[in-house]
Amino acid sequence: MPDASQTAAAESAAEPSAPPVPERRFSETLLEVKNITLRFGGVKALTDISFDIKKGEIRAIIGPNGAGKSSMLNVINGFYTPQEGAITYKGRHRKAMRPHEAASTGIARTFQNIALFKGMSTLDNIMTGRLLKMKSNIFLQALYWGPNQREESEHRAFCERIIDFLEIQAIRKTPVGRLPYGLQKRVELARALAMEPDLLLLDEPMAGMNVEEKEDMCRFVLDVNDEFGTTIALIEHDMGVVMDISDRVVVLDYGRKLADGTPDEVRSNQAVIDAYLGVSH
Ligand SMILES: Nc1ncnc2c1ncn2[C@@H]1O[C@H](COP(=O)(O)OP(=O)(O)OP(=O)(O)O)[C@@H](O)[C@H]1O
Repeated sequence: MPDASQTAAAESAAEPSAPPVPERRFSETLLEVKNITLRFGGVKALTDISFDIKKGEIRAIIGPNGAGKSSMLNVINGFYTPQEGAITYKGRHRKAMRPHEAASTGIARTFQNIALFKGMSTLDNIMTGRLLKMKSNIFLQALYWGPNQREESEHRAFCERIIDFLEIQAIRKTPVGRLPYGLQKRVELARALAMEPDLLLLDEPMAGMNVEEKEDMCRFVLDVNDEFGTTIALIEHDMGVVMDISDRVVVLDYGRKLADGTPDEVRSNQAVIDAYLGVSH
């Protein structure tokens, strides 16, 4: 008579194996950073970092605390100007981005520590994401008349679509300061989407969330990428999430690039394993 392990082995051999998930392929480069070095006085936050982000992909930036991940996002959206290196975005080569230029050319970002107007409603916070798209100036808008009224209605309708998409209808009038953390993160994502970005930078979108909230956020990130075709670069500490949703992963450690590749390549990279297990350099 076969023992239990033989039975289990026979059963698993008989089970049809799940079809492999086809690897998504991307060819067009949306953004490339080349030899970026960023210093704060004597502290080198980034040293000679190069990588690219392809149009349509979900790209993760990971690394231990202080590795330089947020600094990298800040270089990409122009908050920090690197001392060395260059950025090519949408085929245009530049020494550094400027925040306004980054925003007006389609780069939106969320922050590690939520940066919303806490006293304002969800809808009004999301509307602030439309400001760059508004043609009439803020004084004319105050009149809420004629063309201004029409423009405001169109922007409002766009925001309502995002509210539906992210399933936050029930809190559209709630001041965001009263919302639980997970929902505030979702409102921040909504505001970034209101900018209709081509490149969305997410700084720890799932930090501080419970399992259910994380699952929701993963689903929304994948849906945004899928339905709007938005390219996404995200920093995330939850390795399960990173490996599940990213097409490619770049790993930073002490401001240097340690590895770059598919989740499988990165997962099996010895230098990455050492960095995460704290092997001394
Ligand atoms: N504005 C700043 N002034 C001085 N030093 C800074 C500044 N911003 C970042 N640094 C330093 O640069 C290094 C990289 O920091 P950064 O916040 O980019 O890392 P991180 O990988 O995002 O870390 P964490 O996962 O903890 O958020 C750290 O040594 C940090 O102290």
